[in-house]
Amino acid sequence: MILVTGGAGFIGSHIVDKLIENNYDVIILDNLTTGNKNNINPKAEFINADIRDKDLDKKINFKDIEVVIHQAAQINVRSSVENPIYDGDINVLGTTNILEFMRKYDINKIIFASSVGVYGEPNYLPVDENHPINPLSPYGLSKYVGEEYIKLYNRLYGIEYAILRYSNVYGERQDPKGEAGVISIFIDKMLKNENPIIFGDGNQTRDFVYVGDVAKANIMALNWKNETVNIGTGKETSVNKLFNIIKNEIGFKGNAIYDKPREGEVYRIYLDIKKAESLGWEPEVDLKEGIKRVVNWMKNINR
Ligand SMILES: O=c1ccn([C@@H]2O[C@H](COP(=O)(O)OP(=O)(O)O[C@H]3O[C@H](CO)[C@H](O)[C@H](O)[C@H]3O)[C@@H](O)[C@H]2O)c(=O)[nH]1
Repeated sequence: MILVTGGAGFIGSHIVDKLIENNYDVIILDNLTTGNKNNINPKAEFINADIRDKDLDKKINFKDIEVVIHQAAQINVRSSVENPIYDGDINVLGTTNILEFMRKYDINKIIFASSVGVYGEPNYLPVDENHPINPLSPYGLSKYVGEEYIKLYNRLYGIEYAILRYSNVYGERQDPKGEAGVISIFIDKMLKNENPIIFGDGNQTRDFVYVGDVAKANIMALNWKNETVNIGTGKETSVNKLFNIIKNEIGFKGNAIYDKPREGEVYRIYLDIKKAESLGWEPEVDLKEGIKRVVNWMKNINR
């Protein structure tokens, strides 16, 4: 039995679907603050509770669980700056709470959703796993502290881990309002025939990885032992280029509106994914194909 925290969320729900496809038994733990009931795979058991809940073992039968895939988190970078205590409460103490139940009930493996946000402004590109850790937000720091708690529990209690540092994940079910993913925001705007806003000159770059590929990495990580691994594409895409790809896919006739650059964000970043490749994982869905899928999905849900 696998416990997926955040299994009703954007990334977590795709992981649950893939686990079920591969015949695993799944329990979802989600408090539906940002997760969505509609994302819940009906073949999974669903527990509506918070990862900070000290009585979780009254709600979940931890004795049945072999692996925890920990995706539940406060995921908004900008709100972590506004409210670092809330961010730390969920991302640090929530993670520690889950680890405590793992210790208590002898659960031997955790797969953890970490983030490109731990690195901060790159010293070199592409960023590999040995790059210095210099987060620029409480979110980046809380993800890193989560990683370190997991490594501590490995040293103290032998709990095995796979830490996956995701780059910018996009795909179906990413909420254009809630989760601040530029791809879903641009698609949503263009489908409404509104002009997307580009912050700064649009030459800033990111590494956009498709959610299905991220889900696949989590399934493969069931066999990775004590590894910290970048999950991205190793490709750098500017916001301007992204705008044009989406514009062509939708046939949008308007232009972008250029606004002030967003403060406190990195300019260029993309990940070195050699380590993931050496472990047998590689991204399969390229940006154009992934965008096509999100456009189709958004056309069907909203309008
Ligand atoms: O309307 C928008 C939204 C974003 N951007 C730009 O697009 C780039 C990407 O922005 P996102 O908000 O999509 O993502 P971030 O790079 O800020 O990344 C953060 O948000 C991501 C959400 O997909 C992940 O959580 C990731 O871990 C976290 O660092 C940035 O340069 C941003 O300025 C725009 O130009 N216009």
